[in-house]
Amino acid sequence: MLKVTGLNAYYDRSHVVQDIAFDVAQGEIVTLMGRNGAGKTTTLRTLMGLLGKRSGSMVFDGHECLMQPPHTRFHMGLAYVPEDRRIVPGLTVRENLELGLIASKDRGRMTEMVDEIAETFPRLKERLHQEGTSMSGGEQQMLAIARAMMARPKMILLDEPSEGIMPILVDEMFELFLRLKQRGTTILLVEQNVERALSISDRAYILDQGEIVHTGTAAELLADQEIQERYCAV
Ligand SMILES: Nc1ncnc2c1ncn2[C@@H]1O[C@H](COP(=O)(O)OP(=O)(O)OP(=O)(O)O)[C@@H](O)[C@H]1O
Repeated sequence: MLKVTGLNAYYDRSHVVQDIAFDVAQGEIVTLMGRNGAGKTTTLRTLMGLLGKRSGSMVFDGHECLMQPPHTRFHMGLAYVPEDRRIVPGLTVRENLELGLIASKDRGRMTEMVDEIAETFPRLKERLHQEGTSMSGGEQQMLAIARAMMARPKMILLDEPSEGIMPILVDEMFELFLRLKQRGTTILLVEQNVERALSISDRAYILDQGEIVHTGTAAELLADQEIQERYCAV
């Protein structure tokens, strides 16, 4: 589904992502781990086309797209949920959801998709007419994920979805990721909550100072306390 090779990304002269390679197969959940500042967010932003200075190769669903703009990647089936959620103030949950489909060729199916998403996210179904930003942080995170799912992406990039969220909602969220996987959605997950992330992942990569320093199956990495302590904020 996604094959990245020789990927570099820069902020001005700062070389933040350094020649990394990784892949994610269709239907997998893969976690990108690493300490604060390791380059995880920068990698996700580069994959979505949000960083100007980049080089290397990124083949998504059979097409090279590293130099394509973000909207082309969106139409190819790639979605991104940034850490800061970006729920639009003044709009209801339903209206925020609709934004997820407005730029899509499928926007004629708006009502159908809102209904489908509401079934998948029962917590939002009860709150469709409430203002999005009036919900709790965890509920807003759910809304951000739901909005990204409106266009039925093939692959979703999730940046720290559990950050600052109460444990009960984190449980719900991780169960949701498994349901999305069962439906065939491919997930690349950045998470500080390493154990939780590995518990639902197939594989993981560890980033350190912009380089991939380790990779393995989720089970291998879960069992490797030394690696977790050395490279991750646990
Ligand atoms: N807009 C920016 N301009 C310049 N440097 C940046 C910018 N954003 C991030 N950086 C730097 O790039 C490096 C990687 O940051 P990045 O946010 O990708 O790390 P991260 O692994 O996602 O960490 P965190 O868990 O703290 O979000 C850091 O040294 C950071 O200071």
